[in-house]
Amino acid sequence: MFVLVNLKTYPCDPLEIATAVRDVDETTDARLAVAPQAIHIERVAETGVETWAQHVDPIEHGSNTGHTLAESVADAGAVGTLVNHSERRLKLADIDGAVRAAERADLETVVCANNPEQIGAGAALGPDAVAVEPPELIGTGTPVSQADPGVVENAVVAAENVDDDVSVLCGAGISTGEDVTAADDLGTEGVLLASGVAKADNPRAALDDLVEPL
Ligand SMILES: O=C(CO)COP(=O)(O)O
Repeated sequence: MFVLVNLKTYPCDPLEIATAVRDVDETTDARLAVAPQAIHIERVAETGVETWAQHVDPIEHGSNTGHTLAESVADAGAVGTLVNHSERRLKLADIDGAVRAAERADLETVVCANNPEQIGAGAALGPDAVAVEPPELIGTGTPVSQADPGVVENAVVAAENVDDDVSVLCGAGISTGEDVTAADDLGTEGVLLASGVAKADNPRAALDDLVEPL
């Protein structure tokens, strides 16, 4: 299972969490990675943890102001990027452009979507993975795998129907090893989570718990 920890703009210490993710990764067969804010990517990547961006823009080098360029994110040490997170939504053409920009920079891609219908559309753009995250469950601590298992199962089917090379992750409310196991049982290849680690009093203990059954 892939466990991707999105730090959003939570007031956490990105280096403390990066170090914990790196250390826990060494204790498990699961693959762990962290997605800090763009400004923290370089320092986080220097810890040796697998580092992702939270977003890249559908642009190239040139006359763009205030954008995040895929090549710069890769130069800073990221190996992948989220695209179209529910808190950073893009138009369809821009999701396509961001996936193409990430490919150009050799970044792995996870296209996020709210529901199975959008998962099918996201998978059609040829990312490495898609992630289904019902927005109403994000940050609630109620795991999507428990509150709405059907949405996860339908997302797996929707992606398979379009392109079975595209992996499916799920997210929203995931915070325990039990939630990760439930996501695995529903046919996903990983989880995308944030508050369960970024807001934890002890992020290392939260990460240990997440991978404990894997
Ligand atoms: O948006 C998410 C991960 O990208 C999910 O957030 P929570 O894990 O805080 O529900």
